[in-house]
Amino acid sequence: MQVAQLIAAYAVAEVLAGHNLTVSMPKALRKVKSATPQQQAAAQDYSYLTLRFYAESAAYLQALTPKPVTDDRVSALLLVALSQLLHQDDDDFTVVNQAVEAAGKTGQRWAKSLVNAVLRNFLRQRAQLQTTIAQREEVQFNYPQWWINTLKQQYPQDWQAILEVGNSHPPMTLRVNLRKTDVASYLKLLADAEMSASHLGGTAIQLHSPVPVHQLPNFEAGWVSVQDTAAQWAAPLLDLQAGMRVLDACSAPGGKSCHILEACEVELWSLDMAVERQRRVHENLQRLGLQAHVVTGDAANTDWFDGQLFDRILADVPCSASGIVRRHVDMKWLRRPQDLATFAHLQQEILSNLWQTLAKGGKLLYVTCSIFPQENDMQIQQFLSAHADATRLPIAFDPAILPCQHHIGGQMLPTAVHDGLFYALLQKH
Ligand SMILES: C[S@@+](CC[C@H](N)C(=O)[O-])C[C@H]1O[C@@H](n2cnc3c(N)ncnc32)[C@H](O)[C@@H]1O
Repeated sequence: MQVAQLIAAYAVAEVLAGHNLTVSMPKALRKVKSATPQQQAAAQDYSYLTLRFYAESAAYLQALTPKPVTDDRVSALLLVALSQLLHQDDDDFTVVNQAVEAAGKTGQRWAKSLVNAVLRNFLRQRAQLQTTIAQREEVQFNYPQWWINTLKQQYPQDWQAILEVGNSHPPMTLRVNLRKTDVASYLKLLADAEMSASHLGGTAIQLHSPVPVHQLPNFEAGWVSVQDTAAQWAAPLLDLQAGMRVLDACSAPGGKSCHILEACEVELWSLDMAVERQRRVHENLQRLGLQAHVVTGDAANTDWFDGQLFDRILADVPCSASGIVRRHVDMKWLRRPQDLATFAHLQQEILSNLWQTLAKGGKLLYVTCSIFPQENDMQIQQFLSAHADATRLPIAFDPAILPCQHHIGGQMLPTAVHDGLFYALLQKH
């Protein structure tokens, strides 16, 4: 699997240089065109593993290399191999030998002997190094210290559980398209295909093991979509009625837009500023047999607005993604504490701008996939203090609709069953 290690090292090096894994992974795969699908899948797994446990392997690497490794890819290859040695059951010497072979392909002549020496030293000194390295909170939890401190302060009871969930593998949850089938029939299809699954409630089915979407029965025919349970709360919380004019601002790739249309006959405007991401909105609408006005525009201004007010607005604003870090393991290393203020500023701009396009009596559902209060409750407080015509309505996560395992007000905390999303419902009067 040295090919997989090499590809993962390319991707991890890019992330550590400040780029998203969603961009870095395809770029790394293009560099090694000969990789088989199995090697590509393993490369993906190794990159996730390395970034999930980055603080720990970086601490070992630092202890084992008194001078920093000068080549970013060789350094990343060492991180990949250390993560495997720390967190996988593969034979230690096989991992080391493969990493040494991979080092030979980095183009650095010195790399093979360095990788060999560092990894063999790790195997010899592991127990001794662990006693000092594992003391550090950053290493123990594998998050930046500022992230740990923020959660400790905000969630004195739950911070450890939140961090641990963020390092676990995310569940794969499906949303059944009730326009095409029903939950019982789809569960039967899954059972016939020998895919073990549980009905969580409402339209949500959780698979016991993730599968590629093309293997899901009738996926192309639009019978199901992949959507976490927490995200499936948006449509029911919007309190939709047939004939309403609804805006989904910040809509790409269209998960919530499609759910809204599956749930109710409304006139939907699906707005996003990212043209590339809007291709996915079109694909999803087409696959599910749904129709919307897909509009390219900035939710922080009204250039795109035709003057007809909306009855409902969903504002699923850009955010730190701190509530879905197990799905985007690179985010915890890419974000900086000061990013929260930048997001908060943009979120407030979007919220205030969209408010002008909401009809009297209409409702706006503010959503983030964050667990940081600066992007959530504090935003809503600030908005309410500046808008006398806004009332905050209580959010009820009714278990008869869908499960919500753990929430504090509108803040769903991440658990084994669902992601961590924030919901606030505002009404205009
Ligand atoms: C959290 S994602 C939306 C996910 C989507 N609602 C779904 O359920 O599939 C946030 C989206 O906001 C878009 N976005 C960011 N800033 C924006 C802005 N100023 N105006 C409109 N869209 C924006 C991004 O392109 C991104 O697609």
